[in-house]
Amino acid sequence: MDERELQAERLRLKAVTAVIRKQLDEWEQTERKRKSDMNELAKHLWEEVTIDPQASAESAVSLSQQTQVWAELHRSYGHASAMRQALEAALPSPYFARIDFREEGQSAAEPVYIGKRSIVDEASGRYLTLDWRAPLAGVYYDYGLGEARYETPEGEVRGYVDLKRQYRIRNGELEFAIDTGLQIGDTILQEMLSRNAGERMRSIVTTIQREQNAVIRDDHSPVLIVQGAAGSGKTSIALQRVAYLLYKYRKRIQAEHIVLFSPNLLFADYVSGVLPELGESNMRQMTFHDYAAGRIGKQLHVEDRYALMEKLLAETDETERARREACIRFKTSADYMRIILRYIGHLEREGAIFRDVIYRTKPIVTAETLRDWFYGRYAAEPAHVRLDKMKEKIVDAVKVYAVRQTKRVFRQLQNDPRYLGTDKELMDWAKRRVGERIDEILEEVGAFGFVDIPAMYRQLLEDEALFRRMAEAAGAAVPPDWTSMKTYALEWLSRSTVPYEDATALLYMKESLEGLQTFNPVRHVLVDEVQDYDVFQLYVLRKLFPRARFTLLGDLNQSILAEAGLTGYGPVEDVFGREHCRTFRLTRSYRSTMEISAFTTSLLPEGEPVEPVTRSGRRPALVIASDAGRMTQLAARDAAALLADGLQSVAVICRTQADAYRAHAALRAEGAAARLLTRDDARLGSGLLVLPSYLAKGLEFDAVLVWDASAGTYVRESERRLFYTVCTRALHTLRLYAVGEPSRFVAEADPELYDVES
Ligand SMILES: Nc1ncnc2c1ncn2[C@@H]1O[C@H](COP(=O)(O)OP(=O)(O)OP(=O)(O)O)[C@@H](O)[C@H]1O
Repeated sequence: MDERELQAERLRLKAVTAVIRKQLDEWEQTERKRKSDMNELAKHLWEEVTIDPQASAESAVSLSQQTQVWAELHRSYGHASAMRQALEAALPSPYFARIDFREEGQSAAEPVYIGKRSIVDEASGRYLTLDWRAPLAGVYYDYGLGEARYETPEGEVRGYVDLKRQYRIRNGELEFAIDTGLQIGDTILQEMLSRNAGERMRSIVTTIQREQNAVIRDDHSPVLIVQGAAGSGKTSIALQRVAYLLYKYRKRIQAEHIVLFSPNLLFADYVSGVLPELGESNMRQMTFHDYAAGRIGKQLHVEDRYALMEKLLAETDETERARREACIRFKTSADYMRIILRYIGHLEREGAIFRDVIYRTKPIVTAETLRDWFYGRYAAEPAHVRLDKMKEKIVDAVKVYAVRQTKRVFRQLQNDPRYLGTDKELMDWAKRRVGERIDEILEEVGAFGFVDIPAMYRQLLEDEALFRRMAEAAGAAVPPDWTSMKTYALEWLSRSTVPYEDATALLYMKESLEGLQTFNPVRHVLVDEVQDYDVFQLYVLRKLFPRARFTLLGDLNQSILAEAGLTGYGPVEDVFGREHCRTFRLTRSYRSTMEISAFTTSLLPEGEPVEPVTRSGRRPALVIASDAGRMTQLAARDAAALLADGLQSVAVICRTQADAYRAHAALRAEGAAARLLTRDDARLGSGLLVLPSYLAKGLEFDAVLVWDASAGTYVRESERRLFYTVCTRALHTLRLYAVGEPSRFVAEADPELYDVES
């Protein structure tokens, strides 16, 4: 670009900045004015109310009018404040790109400047910047120079891109501008990628790639499946997609109508900065485990995926592990899901188990009566309707009982010489005493405490003949070691604990018998790390969000617990209906340098394809230490050097949490200021972090130090994907530490792809 052109760009930036400043001033003034009007009016209202508390009808009318004025002022103040904030956010860098789009049939192209939000010059009505989510802005992401088109509500617009330019503007200064052809300029992308990993994820709107844009803007498909390599931007896409949906459907969809299922608290916090950065509110975030555990209830403790991972990784008894893995494989299968669905149907006809509704030791309504109601009086209705009607009847019975019991207690108090008081006092006392317990009972009844779902589940496990009948009716095969599997689950349940693999069955029995607690207002559900969900969990999600569209993002290469996750997307299509699903495959990976990518790709010879962007760094290093003490010293030394070098986050990733505790203690003893992360942590933070492998999923760090990548630690073939996932967390530096021989995963990798230090 020549100097004249550059100068013109600088002048334009100045002009745009001046308009923004002017608008900012005006909105600031409006905001201040509204605020002072509100204060004034509030004072006035207050005086009116306090001076004349017995307000006449007339002054009541005036009061109500003034309240309306106050509400209007408040709304206007909120608007002014939002505008002020948006302009303030735009001021340092109002736009990042420009396209000159010439509509078909027109001779001149119109320059369009694209930014995080639209800013309109009120005097001329022209767009100074156009929101990146606007239809025309999509051209910037989708096309190079030449023919282009985009969709508008009025139809397709065709034309030509005559110019495509990118800018870096910081603090209102144009640092550089470059014209790009086909791809979005590699220079700026490279620069984005070479930055340090933050404590929070950042938006990628300035460099969204064409294949990513297709996912972000697809609003035709009811179910989007995105298979994307590690670092291909799945999480980024999910968040930019939320921002896009909030923009496009702003009249109908607000942030509370969108739910993101994330793997854990740490991840939820990590992604929580992107939408505010884009000027939008955060969507709701949920984890499947929290939802299930909350619904299953406080009486039963539900094992989460992390506890399961820790248990499996730490298990040294191979037979015990194989037994557990077999349980998980079967219980998360489509066969088991079908058996449970059959059983739920069966319970509508026979076998339901109820609990007595008890006042202290006396039953108000017995389980037997409840059974009679369920299969007799209300048998014609679906189960959840029967239970609702039963609930009403129980509440009536409890209330009648409460009145009788209160009288009984009152008489006892009257006859007991230890209690002195008037009849009214004794009656109040009786009411209070009975009332407390009655309230508890009513609360339990309200939450269907009279339906014993765990007992019904246990019954299915205990009664093998019943189980086989259900399996046969469902067309499902019963594994030969079923007896051992059921014994295992029954042992857990007898300790009021639900194994991970049984939780979905229990959850769904509850949802379906008591009536699904559906999230009807939710319009979009995004599931990140979908490879970690099994078919039954996905089925439950579909049922819970009946009016939502789904975006499911995952990576089969990172299926770290293959027994309880997806190994292909067939089951997803089965659950959601193949005709509703559209699959995208993203193979380009943006996170790691080419050297790290080449190494990690070679760890999974049979894996899904990955193609790194061209960004160079040092080759990964395998550091061989003579013993554990030496390994700690080397890791501590390297971590300190990397941090001193300007890297912001250095993660020591261990195989298990137990290893992480030990590594953390050892590193601290070496003088390293390391911070330990566990699954209860809600903030990632920066500096030197120590965490277990499965917790690092979805996150990224400037440098990853793989703790104890030794032959004796990462042994099992089934942990190959886990090892891969750990290594793919690194942006710039990957170092693996082994005591003696390295793990077979490293030993089998191409030795050209890493350096060895000993
Ligand atoms: N178009 C892009 N421009 C700039 N940076 C990008 C782009 N796409 C992805 N990135 C960056 O690449 C990194 C990986 O992105 P992200 O975490 O979204 O990938 P992912 O597919 O969810 O990864 P994984 O499955 O390995 O957890 C992030 O730092 C993200 O900012």
